[in-house]
Amino acid sequence: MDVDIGNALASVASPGISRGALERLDERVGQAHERIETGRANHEHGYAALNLPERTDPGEIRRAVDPVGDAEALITVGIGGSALGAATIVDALEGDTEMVFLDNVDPEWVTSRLESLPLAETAINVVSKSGTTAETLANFLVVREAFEDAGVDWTERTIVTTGEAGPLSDLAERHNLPKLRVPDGVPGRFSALSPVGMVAAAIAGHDLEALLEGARAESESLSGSLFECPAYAYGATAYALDGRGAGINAMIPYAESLETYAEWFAQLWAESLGKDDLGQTPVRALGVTDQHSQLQLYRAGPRDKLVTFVAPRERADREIPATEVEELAYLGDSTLGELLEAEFEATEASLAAAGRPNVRIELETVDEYELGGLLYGMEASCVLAGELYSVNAFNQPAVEWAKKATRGLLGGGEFAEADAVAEKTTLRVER
Ligand SMILES: O=P(O)(O)OC[C@H]1O[C@](O)(CO)[C@@H](O)[C@@H]1O
Repeated sequence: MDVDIGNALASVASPGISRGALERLDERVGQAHERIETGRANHEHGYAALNLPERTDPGEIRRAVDPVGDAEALITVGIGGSALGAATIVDALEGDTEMVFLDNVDPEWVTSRLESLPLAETAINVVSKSGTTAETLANFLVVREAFEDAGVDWTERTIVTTGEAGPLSDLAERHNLPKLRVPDGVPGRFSALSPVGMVAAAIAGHDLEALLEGARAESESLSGSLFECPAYAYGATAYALDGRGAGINAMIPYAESLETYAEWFAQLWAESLGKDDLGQTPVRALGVTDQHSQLQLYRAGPRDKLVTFVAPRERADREIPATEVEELAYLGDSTLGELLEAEFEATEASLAAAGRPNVRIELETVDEYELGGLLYGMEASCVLAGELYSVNAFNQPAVEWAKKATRGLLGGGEFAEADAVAEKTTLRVER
């Protein structure tokens, strides 16, 4: 990926960062890079994620999915990083396998998705690093029952991706299911380039080697200076803009195929950096669509946002037919791609003209190689930002309170958190 931070400079935007401040920050980037490289060399928790291009074995993944390689559809049962990486990859790339991601426990939605599938031709990929995530286990039990009710042997169509031990690992052992490991030291939101994110891609027939090659190329660009490393340029700029008031980061890919990527980025950025009252709030958006829903706020609202554009330089295109409508005649001589590109550049310039900071991330196109580089590059950006914030980017302790409360509410044990739910302060306003 290439990064252009010009529109985040103080000469363009407020908040913005001066070239001098960037150069001073670059010293900290160099120190952070050394810490990151040490963590990678020692396969330390979290930093190990940046070694996935070398650790992930595409052959192992293809062997595991071989029994269901002809599936017409795949249900991935997982949540958070155990679903979003895989969803990002398969949504970004053209494939003819119907993909369903059960990453919520909305009963009507789960039922409608299951009823829409030919279960006898459907594979199941149940993914959980811990193996104990309530939503994933609940949905798996529902999916298994649906297969049994349909007379389909779920054990012949299920792949398990989980940590070394736990209920899912036991299930795989008990039923002799293909089992892939969530690599040690890799938090879920950093696991897209591991079996966690690549089983669905394998079943869809995508080029796993190209994904990893693109990630590898990005890893080779990691250096001790933000001026030589696109990933660090992005992570350092986002961090610096947050420190100057841009506490919100709107991620706006100008490609429908990257809409899920923005959702993946939101978890990566929020769950990694949202600690100790710090962190930049990610907003998921989509270009051109959200020019007609959010741009007003980004251009004329509070000066508390960085806008991040992601744009491929090349894309398939389609002519716009000529029209007899005079005021629209100019459209008839162009293509949808030219319209999209013009709108992207116009929106980018519109924000700059209003002094609103924005950064452009460019891909050559949206294919496996470029996608692997984008995923890896944003992970490396996030690791660097975590070093600059001086937070632990690799844990998520704040999510445990609600998990305990939920378990208590469902009779899964005695938890003070569940008691606190009952003590909610209320001021109801009713019709
Ligand atoms: O893969 P697991 O262990 O099911 O966790 C799923 C998701 O839940 C979290 O642990 C947060 O609750 C995320 O960090 C993770 O991606």
